[in-house]
Amino acid sequence: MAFGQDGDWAIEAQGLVKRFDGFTAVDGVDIRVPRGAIYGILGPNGAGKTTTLRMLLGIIDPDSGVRRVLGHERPTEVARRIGYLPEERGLYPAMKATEAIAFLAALRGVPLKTGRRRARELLEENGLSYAADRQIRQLSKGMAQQVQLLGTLVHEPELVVFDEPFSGLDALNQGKLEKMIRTLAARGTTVIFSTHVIAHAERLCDQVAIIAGGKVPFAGLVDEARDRLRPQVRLETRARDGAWRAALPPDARSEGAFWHFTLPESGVEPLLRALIEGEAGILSLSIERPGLHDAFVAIAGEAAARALQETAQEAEKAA
Ligand SMILES: Nc1ncnc2c1ncn2[C@@H]1O[C@H](COP(=O)(O)OP(=O)(O)OP(=O)(O)O)[C@@H](O)[C@H]1O
Repeated sequence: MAFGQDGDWAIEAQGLVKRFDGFTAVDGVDIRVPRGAIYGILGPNGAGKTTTLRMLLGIIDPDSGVRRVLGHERPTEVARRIGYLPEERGLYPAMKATEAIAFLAALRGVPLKTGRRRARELLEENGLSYAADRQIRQLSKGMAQQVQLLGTLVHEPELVVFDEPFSGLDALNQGKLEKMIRTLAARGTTVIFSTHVIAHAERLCDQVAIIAGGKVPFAGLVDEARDRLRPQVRLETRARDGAWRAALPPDARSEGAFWHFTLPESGVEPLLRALIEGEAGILSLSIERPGLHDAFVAIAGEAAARALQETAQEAEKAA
């Protein structure tokens, strides 16, 4: 399909490149985000996530490539229909939470009175009423971040862009945010967020773009990424040896009474038949579909997977 020919994309980007002083931070990124989807940009520190999001929002322009956001080639024209949580958090410390949200609404064209009313509603809906009249400086970091997050939703945007929304939140509030993202998508809002945590992308996203070193080696359905790897079999047998051993593929490795191997292309039924007929004495057998982590390793490589893990460890230490 040619660029810009389908109206059903909230975001379409092709060949985005961004260089800083000769260093290529984003190196030809293609992304298509369907309307109403939850879309994750998954990659380690320095992979190019923030730079990509900033280009999509029109905060910076790409050196080359094109993007179309909510049908517009100049994303700033549709800024009022977009909510954005930047990586750098921050609200005016002296402002009360309600005012801070109403202020963000005003920046998106919502009258202050309406913004204040919506701010109170949002705070109440999210169990934060008690923060309404407190100054931002009186709130914890995590709480202030939640207030800022509500500020990105107050003008009821069609598209929300969250840069690392989970970092800085404790487990409880991460869970609340996951729920909020699902609710937004269920109402038809498109959500795109960056993360270095595979579990968040795996649990939440319909589609992901895997990004490493400024390139996107995979963009598409989470299931499609996982289906790139074959299921793994874990087999426990009573018999130590016998005719059944011929049913195991060459990559099978043993560990005590267990065998681990990749499910052969022919599928599970011929395998089971051969094991039974060959008198393996099956004690247990499980077939596991690879997760997004294994898919990430296969797609982006061991080095990128290690970088992702290091990013997560650094973030944990900083929290
Ligand atoms: N304004 C800038 N000037 C120079 N280099 C930049 C600038 N912005 C980003 N970079 C560099 O581009 C690369 C990609 O950065 P980017 O912030 O997009 O990565 P990221 O995946 O969002 O990671 P992080 O979570 O660390 O921000 C990094 O090497 C970064 O140092």
